[in-house]
Amino acid sequence: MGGDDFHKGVKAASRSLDGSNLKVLIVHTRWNSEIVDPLVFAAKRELEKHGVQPQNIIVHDVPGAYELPGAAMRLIRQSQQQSTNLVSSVVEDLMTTAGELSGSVSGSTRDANDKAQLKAGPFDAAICIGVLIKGSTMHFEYIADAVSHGIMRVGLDTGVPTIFGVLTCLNDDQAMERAGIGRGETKGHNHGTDWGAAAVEMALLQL
Ligand SMILES: Nc1c(NC[C@H](O)[C@H](O)[C@H](O)CO)[nH]c(=O)[nH]c1=O
Ligand SMILES: CC(=O)[C@@H](O)COP(=O)(O)O
Repeated sequence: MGGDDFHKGVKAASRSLDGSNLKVLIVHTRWNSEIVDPLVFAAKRELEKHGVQPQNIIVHDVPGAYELPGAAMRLIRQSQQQSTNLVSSVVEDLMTTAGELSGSVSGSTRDANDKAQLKAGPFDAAICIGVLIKGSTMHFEYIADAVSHGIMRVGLDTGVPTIFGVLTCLNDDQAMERAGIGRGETKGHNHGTDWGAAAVEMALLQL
């Protein structure tokens, strides 16, 4: 593949991907939004195609690609901490209920059970979406390098699969074709679909 040929998308996973129990974070930029927005739309559509419930797709936006790793890390960590806090409060309620039940029947059992069913739970996967387009200085190279390493770190440090959904393009046409809105005869391939499928596949990866 050379020149302005563009990648037509990744081969589908060999196994079925049931995302019905997943909770997925999407963090996207407002920079180049006319290209980012179709990418976000396609990623969400692909997540839902694989069964992820719309209410379990949480979307946040940030100014630019450089903010993506920090925002993803912060939101993932918050979800993990909230989950820990909620579980401990449910356990505390259940312990209290057990104590009350040893002497008398209490309504807090139902409340505790309800809370258990309402456990928020951490994100199962995250997708960072942005578009970097080369300008006339080295700014592009520095951001692209920092962002790619930063997003890799989010996944490795949190244990939550974090999909690299940042287009790093030399011009507008390259970016538009990779968002499926190319100006030529063919509109290109929207990479957002690849990222949505990758998020479900990696969230379900287990022995
Ligand atoms: N030139 C692009 C940027 N630049 C902005 C940075 O990402 C960042 O928001 C700023 O340096 C403040 O920290 N961002 C993009 O997403 N795409 C670009 O093409
Ligand atoms: C990716 C960028 O930051 C780039 O668009 C900035 O353009 P320039 O290098 O001309 O300042």
